[in-house]
Amino acid sequence: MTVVAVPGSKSVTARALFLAAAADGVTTLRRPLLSDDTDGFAAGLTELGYHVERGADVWRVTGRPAGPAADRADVYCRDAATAARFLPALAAAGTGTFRFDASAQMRRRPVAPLTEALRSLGVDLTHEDADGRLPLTVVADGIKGGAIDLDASLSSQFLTALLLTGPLTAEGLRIRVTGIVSVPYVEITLAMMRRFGAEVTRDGDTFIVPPGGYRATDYPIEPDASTASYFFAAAALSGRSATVAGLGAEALQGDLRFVDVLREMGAEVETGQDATTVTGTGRLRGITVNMRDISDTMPTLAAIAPFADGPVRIEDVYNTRVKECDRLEACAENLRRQGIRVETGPDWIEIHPGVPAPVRIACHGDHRIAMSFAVAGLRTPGTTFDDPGCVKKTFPGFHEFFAGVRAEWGV
Ligand SMILES: O=C(O)C1=C[C@@H](OP(=O)(O)O)[C@@H](O)[C@H](O)C1
Ligand SMILES: C=C(OP(=O)(O)O)C(=O)O
Repeated sequence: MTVVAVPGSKSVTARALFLAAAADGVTTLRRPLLSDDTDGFAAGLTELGYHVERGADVWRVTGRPAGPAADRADVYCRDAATAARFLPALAAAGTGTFRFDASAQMRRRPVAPLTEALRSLGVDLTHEDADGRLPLTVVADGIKGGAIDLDASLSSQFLTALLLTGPLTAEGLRIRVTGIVSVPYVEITLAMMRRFGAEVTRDGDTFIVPPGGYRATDYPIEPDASTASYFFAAAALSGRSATVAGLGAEALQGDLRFVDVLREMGAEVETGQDATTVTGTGRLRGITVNMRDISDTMPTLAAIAPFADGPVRIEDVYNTRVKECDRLEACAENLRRQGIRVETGPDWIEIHPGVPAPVRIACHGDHRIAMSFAVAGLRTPGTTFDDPGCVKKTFPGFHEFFAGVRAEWGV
């Protein structure tokens, strides 16, 4: 049994940084993720005038319930949608002029449902781009609050941004949501808001967020469940065993449900109170699976799918087309170049069994494409990558770390 020390959760770290910045008092974050996304998020807060003290394993954030200390800032959100979507909402609840820009890919990704919701709350927000994307500028003067409608069919992050901001408004928010994707991420948001002293209630499809701000706390960050999927998949693929400590029955992240997919395919899964173990059995069955709730793990499954004994069909993952790249097409393209038969539709992909040929994987700058095909590379020696360094978004050092796990397994 190999215990894999997976780095901290990107989603939990980003939310914890937001909540700590907005809280009254000094928050201690334990074992935050050190990666480009979370570094960018913390740097964005610093740019806005928050005090973020970063040690190796512990970060301390001095909260500012009234909002950013800076009255003017230019924040570069890099490739991180968490920063690009959460930080403008945080800034809007303060006072000042704040501009947000991001990488070329993040500039292409949607933000309009969120920015339209902020505008309907009276926030002065302008896009430099005609299509309602980044860059954007917020001329902030607090948010009174009120009722809004939100289409969250392209990203749950629009809802998370508004939920997190709700307690910072004068009168609170009532958010009526349609078409939501990635629901477990909203559950993470609600659970973490509770830990910082804010209780959201629900009335059908409406989220009711009371005013009243947040309280600082001491917050341990759990390992990243999407990252864990690579080690679980690798164990299933190679007949080895991977235990991820710190991700058990109490875990916040929905992506841990990826182990249910592996179990259905034939792997053995053991979920303890504070750890999860996947053991490969030498068998991988083909399946049809809806991954709407856990779509960051779609590339993990797609990359190992050719090794199943029947077709693997992944459904309801339209929004993977608007991530770090069009993930449905990027997976299909790489699998086809490996000689695998693949079909795609608007929101699905079907992968047939086969023996992938070693090719140079086109990463499209997407960490998940790189890490997923690295896992599949266990069974396809000679696999290389056009941009191995793109893993830095959530796991700098992934390739070396994975090589260490392989060495321990002897595969
Ligand atoms: O809120 C979050 O932390 C995230 C939500 C998900 O995005 P969508 O809601 O856009 O699917 C997920 O893909 C992303 O990696 C992180
Ligand atoms: C989609 C992802 O990130 P982002 O937070 O930029 O949406 C991801 O990490 O797979």
